[in-house]
Parts: sequence; C-alpha cells; structure tokens
Amino acid sequence: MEGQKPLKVAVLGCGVVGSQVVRLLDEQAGDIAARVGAPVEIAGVAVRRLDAPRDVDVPSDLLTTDALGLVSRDDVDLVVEVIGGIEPARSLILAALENGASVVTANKALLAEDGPTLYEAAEKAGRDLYFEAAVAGAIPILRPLRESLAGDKVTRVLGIVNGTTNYILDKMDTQGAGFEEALEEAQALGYAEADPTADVEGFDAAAKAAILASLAFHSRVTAADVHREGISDVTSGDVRSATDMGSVVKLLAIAELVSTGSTTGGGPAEPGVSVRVHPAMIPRTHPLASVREAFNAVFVESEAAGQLMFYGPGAGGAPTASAVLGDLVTVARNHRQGTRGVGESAYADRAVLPMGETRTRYHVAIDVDDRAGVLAAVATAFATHGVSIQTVRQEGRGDDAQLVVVSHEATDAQLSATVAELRDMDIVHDVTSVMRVEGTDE
Ligand SMILES: NC(=O)c1ccc[n+]([C@@H]2O[C@H](COP(=O)([O-])OP(=O)(O)OC[C@H]3O[C@@H](n4cnc5c(N)ncnc54)[C@H](O)[C@@H]3O)[C@@H](O)[C@H]2O)c1
Ligand SMILES: N[C@@H](CCO)C(=O)O
Ligand code: NA
Repeated sequence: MEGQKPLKVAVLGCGVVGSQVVRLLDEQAGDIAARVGAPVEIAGVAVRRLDAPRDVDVPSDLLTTDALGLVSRDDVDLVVEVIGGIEPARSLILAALENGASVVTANKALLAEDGPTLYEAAEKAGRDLYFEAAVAGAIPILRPLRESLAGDKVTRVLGIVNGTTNYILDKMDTQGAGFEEALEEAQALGYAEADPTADVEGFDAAAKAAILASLAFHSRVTAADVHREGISDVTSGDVRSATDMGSVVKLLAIAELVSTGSTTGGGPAEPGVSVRVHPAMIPRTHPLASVREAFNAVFVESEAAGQLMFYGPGAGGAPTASAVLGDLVTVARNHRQGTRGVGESAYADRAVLPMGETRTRYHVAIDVDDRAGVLAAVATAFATHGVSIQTVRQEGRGDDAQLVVVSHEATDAQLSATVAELRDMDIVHDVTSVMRVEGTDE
C-alpha cells in the first residue's frame, strides 16, 4: 500500500452522523487504508456554518460552506452525503456522480422519494451509490437483500425501523411515560430526525419501507406508495389494551408479496406488493416484541432461507457512521479497481396493492351498554361487513361494559367499515381502541 495514491473523500454535513464519520475516518485511518488498499483522506467537510459547535475537531482548512464547489473538485474520488433532506442533497449527489465520484449516503428520504434519478445517474457515471445507513442504521440489511439473498425469493419483510418511535412506545409500555417526555429523551440521544414529525408520523419508517420493498422485491416502490400511519394517536389506553391481551404496541414497517387478483394474458396473476407503516399490536412472545428502546430489527421471510432476523442499533451517530464507513470501504475499493458493486435491480414491475385491499386483523375495544342483545348487535356489525370474529372479551363496569374484539383476517376496507358502523350505533358509547394485529400465526 506504501506509495499508493490516496483516495480523497468529501464529507457533506457534519451533524450527528457526519461528525462520527469524520472521527472514525481519522481514528481508523490505518485499518481503512489496509482494507481499501490505499489511504482514504478527507478532501473537505462541507458545513452550513464554519463556526458552529461540533462533536469533532475538524482542521479549519478542511471546512467549507461551498458543498457544490467541494464535490466538483477534480481530486475528489468519494462523496459521503450526510446532510439529509431532498435539496440540496440531491443536486450535490448528482453533481458528485457526474464528476466521477462514488457516493455513500444515509439519506432515506431522498432515496425513497427519488431513488431512480440517483440510480440512473450512478449507472450513467459507472459509479457506486451505496446507502446501508439509510435503513436501520448500523444493521446490515440492505447488503443482505441486494447480495446475500439475490438467489432466493423474499416474500415478506417485517420490521421495526424507527428508533425514535420504538423508544417512545417502549417508555410508554414499560414506564407509563408520557409521549412528550419520551420524545425529548430520544432527541437528546441523537435518534430523532431534525424535525421529529418525520419519526412520529411515520414518514421516516415509510421511506425505509419503500427502500426495503424495492430491494426485496426488485421493483420500484416510492414513499408515495406506502400506506403510512404514525404513533401520535396511540394512547396509553391502547398500550394497556395491548398489555391485557399479552401484546405490545410497535410501529411496524411491512412489505409483502401479495396476490393482486389481476391476470396478464390469461396467465397466473403476478404478485403485487403491499407496503405499509402503522402501529400494531404484536404478541409479547413474538421476537420483535423484545426489541427495546431505540433498537431496530428486521424480519425477512424468504422461500428457501426461511425466517431471518437482523437486529441492532438503528440510529445514533456512531452506529450510523459504522454503516457509512462500511459502504465507504467497499466503494473506495471498487473505485480504486475501476469496478462497480451492485446497482439498481428493478426488473420486476410489481403493482402496489391499495391499503383497502390489504388483509389484516384488528383489535377493537368498544364501550357499550351492559344489557341483553348488545353483544349480538356488535357481532352483527362485524358480520355485515364480512369480518369474522376470532375472540371477544367482556368486562362489566357498572352500567357499562367493555367489549374487546379481535377479528380474523379481512380486508382493511371491511374492517374500517365495521368500525365506522360501530361508531354510529346507539348502544356503543365509544370505540376506545382500534389497532391492527400482526405477528400471529393466522
Ligand atoms: N441520526 C441518525 O440516527 C441517523 C440514522 C440513519 C440515517 N440518518 C440520516 O443521516 C443524515 C444526516 O442525519 P443527522 O442525524 O446527522 O442530521 P443532522 O441534522 O445532525 O446533520 C446534518 C448536518 O448537515 C448540515 N447542513 C445542512 N445543509 C447543509 C449544506 N447545504 N451544506 C453543508 N452542510 C449542511 C447541518 O448544518 C447539519 O449539521 C440524514 O439523511 C438522516 O436521515 C441519521
Ligand atoms: N430518526 C431515525 C434515525 C435513523 O434513521 C430513527 O429514529 O430511527
Ligand atoms: Na443499515
């Protein structure tokens, strides 16, 4: 390696993740050089403000506020984008690729919104675009999907892919903590996005679900294709209801191959995909139920391999930087050898199933009059919409009773119509908790 020409890397953004990338590039320089086959040196670090406080000391001659100027430099071989958001991140990545650099990014929002533009630019430039950090932080999940499982058929991906919301739900479950207090803790720990609405309302998880679905099913899935519900409507009542039935509430990202019912040319229907993010009750015995605090986990089901689980830190500066540097070593090695790694694989053009047609189960808690005929009337509302009931639990409370119904699988549209009808019934005082049930054997 002695005498090898160093590879120059531009780091765009020096926040929670960027500062750890800079720190590790320095601290691990010897090992990284040995693994790449040439030293990897920082060409510059683009920041918004030169005098902002930072978690890492950056020599002042490396700092610049001109990110575009930095990625356009002739001596830049590699670009790490950890600014986040759509613009200027997209323009900077496109400029970097056009300039012949290979790119590593952690930007799930951009990949989920406009991934194909970036993939096409990488293809045209003959350069790598890697983004392991974009989904589930440090957990290796994209490379297993893109490479290790490339010979198998993935049928389902079920994951906890947002650390902030898992942290909040976990604190609500184990400590009875309030929502705001738990969110503030997650922000202080560096898990939350700059605007935590992206976490709380499920946008961050939906972006990750789109990326996972694209890679798992070799089809283009964008954020707009993902049905999204966040956790801001999850109440302590929902959390208690889950506890009462031996379950726990988690924000899940689910991507699955499903039958669309439509046939092409009279042949069998090509499976479509259903991609959704919503809170759900899962049994406490399910492996995902034990994913605590800000940890993430992704379950993958495939035809030949069976069930795989990937678990670890999904957020935070250093864990995310670990994934960024893993990609950086790979793309640096490829860059040096004039080769490329795996590009986009989207040959299967799959339809996205509307949420109304997606089959789910529901948990519905209903406050009702405690008198004859009420249970039958509630059961009739379910039956009218073709929803079969699996269990009913009743608790008396003076003049009132609470019914907790868990349905068998039905379409989401049937279940929503049932809940709407229940809300209109005179004997129903209130529908206090409505939540999908996942991770059971049905
Ligand atoms: N924090 C995490 O746990 C985590 C995990 C996985 C992925 N990510 C992703 O990593 C990326 C960065 O996240 P973060 O948590 O480090 O965010 P951050 O807000 O801490 O850092 C972003 C930095 O970019 C800087 N910046 C903004 N515009 C700039 C510009 N034009 N030029 C140069 N710098 C600019 C900001 O000043 C800020 O310091 C995002 O895409 C995020 O989604 C974060
Ligand atoms: N805000 C994200 C960071 C990781 O992408 C989370 O909480 O999981
Ligand atoms: Na990852």
